[in-house]
Amino acid sequence: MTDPDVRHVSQPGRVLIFDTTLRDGEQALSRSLSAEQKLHIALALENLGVDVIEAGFPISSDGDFEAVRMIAQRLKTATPCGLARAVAKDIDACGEALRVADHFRIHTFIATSAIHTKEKLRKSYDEIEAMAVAAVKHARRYTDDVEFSCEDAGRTDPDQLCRMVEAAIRAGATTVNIPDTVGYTVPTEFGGIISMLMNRVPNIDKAVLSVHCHNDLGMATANSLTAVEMGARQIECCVNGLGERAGNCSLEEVAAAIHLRGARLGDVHTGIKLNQIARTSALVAKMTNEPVPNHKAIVGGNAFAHSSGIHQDGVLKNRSTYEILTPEMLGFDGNVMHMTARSGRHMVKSTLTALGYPEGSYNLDQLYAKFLQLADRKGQVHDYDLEALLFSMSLEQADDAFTLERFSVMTGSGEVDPTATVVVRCGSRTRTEASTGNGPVDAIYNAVTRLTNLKTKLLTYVIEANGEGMDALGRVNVSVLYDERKFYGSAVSDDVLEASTLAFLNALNAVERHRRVAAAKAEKADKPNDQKLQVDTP
Ligand SMILES: CC(=O)SCCNC(=O)CCNC(=O)[C@H](O)C(C)(C)COP(=O)(O)OP(=O)(O)OC[C@H]1O[C@@H](n2cnc3c(N)ncnc32)[C@H](O)[C@@H]1OP(=O)(O)O
Ligand SMILES: CC(C)C(=O)C(=O)O
Repeated sequence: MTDPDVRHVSQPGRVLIFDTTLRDGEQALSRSLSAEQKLHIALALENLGVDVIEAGFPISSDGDFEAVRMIAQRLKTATPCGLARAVAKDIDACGEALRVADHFRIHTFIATSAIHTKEKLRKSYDEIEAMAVAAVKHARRYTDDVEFSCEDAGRTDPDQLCRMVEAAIRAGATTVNIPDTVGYTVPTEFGGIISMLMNRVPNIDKAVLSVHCHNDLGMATANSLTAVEMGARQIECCVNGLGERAGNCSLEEVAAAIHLRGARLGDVHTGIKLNQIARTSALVAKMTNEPVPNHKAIVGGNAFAHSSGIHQDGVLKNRSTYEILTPEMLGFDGNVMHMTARSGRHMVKSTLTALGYPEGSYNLDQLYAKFLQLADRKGQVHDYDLEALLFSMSLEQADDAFTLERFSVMTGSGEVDPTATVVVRCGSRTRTEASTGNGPVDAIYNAVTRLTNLKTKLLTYVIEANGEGMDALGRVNVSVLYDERKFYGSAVSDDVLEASTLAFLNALNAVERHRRVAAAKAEKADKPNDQKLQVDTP
């Protein structure tokens, strides 16, 4: 094992990433993870380049003990770690679970703030200090890699904090962690605590100084980075910012910030492989059943999306105008451009160029006027909608290709095969089809596919509640693949099966419009003398 003195001194710019998704992140979930799920995530974290993986709290249950043991057994490059109160039996459980690894860390902690010591632990400060020292010494019997945390350090009296940190290091702690447990501090204040410890604790050079910030005031990342500027060399964080209450400092945010602004933060770097961030974030979101908020920095669906005309124009001319990092660097496919009524001519023109319609082959001003009308009506315009406009199509007409008249579904548990009957108006005719499926939605979609005769591949089906309780509306968004292109549909209804049917029909109407455009295109190819594509004048 690397001597902590050497680790601290010989790599002054290296910030260790201590991931606590499986401990602090997991303890905040509404349902805990299985040992297998934890192992899956731990292996992804190791692949991401995390230095220390806090795998769980072994004393808390047999299941968590087993999860920590399994993870300790499988990790090769990352250091496995377990959490323990400053109590011998917790530390013994940690040692027992982790001893299968060649090298492991025991993380023990006790609260040091007045509110926690008096009201929660109900002990004097001297008693707390004695427990901390005993715990660190006990943990050192199992491993020479011991971390000690002063819980609620952010609200701890500075003199007492210095005293505790000095005592823990003297007792053998090789990492001392300063948590802002309730996300109370602001960056200058938290940075001040770190610089005070660096200046006042005489043996501080014998340990790695770590931080663990919560996001109650939305400052976890800012506080952690300020701490690094002041000399902290380990950040504790969680993927997607999971963690108690408003979460912990988010791993992807600090990793990206240090990658981009490491020079500004004191020439620092981490060992995180940035291009693994997208897949790790998606895996954690799936396993924890905690979807990533759309506007979440770095990994949110909108983090690399541009919707307004001025931004889109800038990005089309040079991405760096509005992108400080590229989504590709983080392992995402690329940026996203949403076409809305806030988009401008440059966006419309560029979409058409990508679709194979060179500038000059259509009247941009006329098309743009039509585009705005459509965008005001629909909210979002897709590339296939734009193509339909170009071919002078009336979108109302195209939207009406298939209209739901009614449907019924028979479903149940056990031997019952879900069966749906769907009636759809197609122009002047009404068609009826029945089909079975793996579930009621599958049965409906099979029937709809038969009666529209459009064979698509369902790519995504997302259902969510709009509102609360029994009055909630079901919103369904689907995307389908047809002719190697993606088409989108969405619908809202107080009946989730109706919303599902309408969303699918909405996507199929877009497919049908695309088919008509393709036919118009073919006709156009037969008449090469027509130079410009016509757009209906408004
Ligand atoms: C800031 C953080 O995130 S800390 C980590 C929080 N994570 C968790 O709590 C998840 C795992 N926890 C558990 O499984 C359980 O709470 C256990 C096994 C640790 C303890 O369970 P129980 O013995 O039933 O106690 P319970 O959780 O109700 O109360 C906590 C006890 O630990 C004491 N305690 C809390 N922190 C510490 C500490 N760092 N060192 C020593 N004792 C502590 C409390 O004062 C309380 O003691 P008391 O029973 O004498 O009043
Ligand atoms: C145990 C410590 C590090 C903790 O989770 C906190 O203080 O938030």
